[in-house]
Amino acid sequence: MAQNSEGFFKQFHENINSALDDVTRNNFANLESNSKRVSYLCSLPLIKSYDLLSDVSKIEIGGDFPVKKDLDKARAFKDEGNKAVQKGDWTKSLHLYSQSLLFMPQKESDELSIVYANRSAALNHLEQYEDSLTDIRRCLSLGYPRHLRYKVYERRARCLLVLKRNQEAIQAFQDTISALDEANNLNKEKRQKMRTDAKLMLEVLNKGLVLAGNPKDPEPLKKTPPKPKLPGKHNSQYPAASDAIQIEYDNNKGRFAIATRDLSAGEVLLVEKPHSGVLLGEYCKTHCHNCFLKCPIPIPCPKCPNVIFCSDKCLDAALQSYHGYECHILPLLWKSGCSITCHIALRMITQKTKEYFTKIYNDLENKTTGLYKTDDYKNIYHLVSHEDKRQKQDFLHRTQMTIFLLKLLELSGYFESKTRKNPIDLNEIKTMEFEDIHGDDISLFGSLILKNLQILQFNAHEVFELQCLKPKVGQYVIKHDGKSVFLAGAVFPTLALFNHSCDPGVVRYFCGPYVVVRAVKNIKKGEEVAENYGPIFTTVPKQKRQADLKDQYWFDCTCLPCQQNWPTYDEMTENYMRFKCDSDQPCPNVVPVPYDCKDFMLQCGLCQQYTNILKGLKSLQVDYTNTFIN
Ligand SMILES: C[S@@+](CC[C@H](N)C(=O)[O-])C[C@H]1O[C@@H](n2cnc3c(N)ncnc32)[C@H](O)[C@@H]1O
Repeated sequence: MAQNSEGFFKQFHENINSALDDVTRNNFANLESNSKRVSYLCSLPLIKSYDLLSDVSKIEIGGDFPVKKDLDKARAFKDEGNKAVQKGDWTKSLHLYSQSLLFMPQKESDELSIVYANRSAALNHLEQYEDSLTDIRRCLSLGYPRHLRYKVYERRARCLLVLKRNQEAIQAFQDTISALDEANNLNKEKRQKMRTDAKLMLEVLNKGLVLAGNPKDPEPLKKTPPKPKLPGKHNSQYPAASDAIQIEYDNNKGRFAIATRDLSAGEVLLVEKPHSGVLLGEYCKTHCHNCFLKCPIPIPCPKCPNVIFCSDKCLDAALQSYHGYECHILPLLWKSGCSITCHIALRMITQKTKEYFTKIYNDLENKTTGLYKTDDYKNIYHLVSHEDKRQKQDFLHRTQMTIFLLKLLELSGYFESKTRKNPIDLNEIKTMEFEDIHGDDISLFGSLILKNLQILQFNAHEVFELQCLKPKVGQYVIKHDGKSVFLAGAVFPTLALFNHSCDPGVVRYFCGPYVVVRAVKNIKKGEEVAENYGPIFTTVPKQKRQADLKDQYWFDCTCLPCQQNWPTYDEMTENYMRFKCDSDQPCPNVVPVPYDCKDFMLQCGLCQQYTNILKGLKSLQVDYTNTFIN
């Protein structure tokens, strides 16, 4: 989750680093709390007078990330959409109308309503009736012109007919007939014909006659996966996890998960929503900003032209929390080149109010003893941050990031608890100095952001989308082609309690924003349930795994493959088989057995107990009765 070297944050960082003298560095190194680190750096004249504007001005704000809505662009997309309609290309028109909606200023409600109406027609032709109805509802709520309303009422009626919602269709045909009275753009004959058609439909519907044809069942454009469910009982303290999991603590390894009963491969062990999650900038025009699902029928943010949502529910959730503040600072944040981790550190703040943090701040050091809830910031605050092991240079770098994020927070209106109405004017940026009235906020929110940055280093997960092309049928083979695409970064508070193993017991995947964790092998009661932080023993040699884990997560891995130096797939010879030692006392050994071995009871070289290899061989035998699938 690296920082982008092209942004202006790098310049800020380099300039400050080269200007700091040894005395200031030493003073900084002696500071013992996050709030003191932030306050000290902010108080330096060097920071206060830092010419941020000149760094920002070097970067073209706009381009991929424009700062405001653009009526000309919106109209151009709408016109292109209309041309696509004339050519009968409804898929293209859907896309172009969606682009038009993204750029259309909210105050142009008439034009906005017309584009929604046009998109509802495209959706109707593409047999997306529910979505067409939703766009009709939006266009009417925006004040679609009265003389045109007969069109959308009639479209609504037809959609409802296909969906077999006849009572609602009756109402919609009645509305069509009333609206035709105001359709002064239609000539008399056309108006009369539409009225007659609608009346005919009403007669049929009132007689309760079933219209020919079945409800259509087209391929939906919007594929919303069902919310994943955790089967069985939930853990009474960690409700995102199954009761088959318990969290233990050890001085060397910190907290980690164990099995409270024998687990079978495939069992779902955890389903969790992120405490905070952030979509990468490059997916903000194709995926929902709130739940990360792909959006073929997007709902744009009413204020900025940069983000879209899959539903009103996601739009409202985002606007009522983080996006209200982030909306106008996003172009600056993206262009700064900050990593996704910086954005999550900021999101952890913007998603809750200033009052929330002010209230809980003094109690943060006390751990929550009750239910471990995903949305409780206190649980995040107590995740591993290895503050005691950090070098002063590390603190210095992260404190500089913090100051930049604080500046964004100030610009967003967060400290006044007021979301800003307008895009940021470059002249507002000036220097890194904060307004006097924000003095207390700087130390409080600065310490939280600095803490968040440290926590995220060890606890954030990448969120992937599995992109699968349709399977291809070849000669006697069905070829599946898929790839995982890195879409977002997120922190899952319960998953973050699982330690690493190079031979993990679980695998994780994502359904929208939810992470799902499943066992990938049978795990005995009392054994650790470990996940994997990246390097797996089958492909990465021990030395590299150990070095990477030490470098990134600051621990020495002592998992079995590391202890016993298990071979990677490439290093495995084909001269002997391997059997897990079957001793009564748990033994970590893997017994090597040559293929031509005639014995079936073999003595383990580690615990000296005997293992019956016939059991293992039997479980590998193929049962040919099940080979043929109907
Ligand atoms: C995501 S946290 C895991 C939960 C953590 N143990 C806790 O107490 O909250 C990652 C940190 O856990 C520790 N850790 C993870 N796997 C480990 C392992 N196999 N052995 C020792 N420490 C481990 C390291 O300190 C690492 O930075």
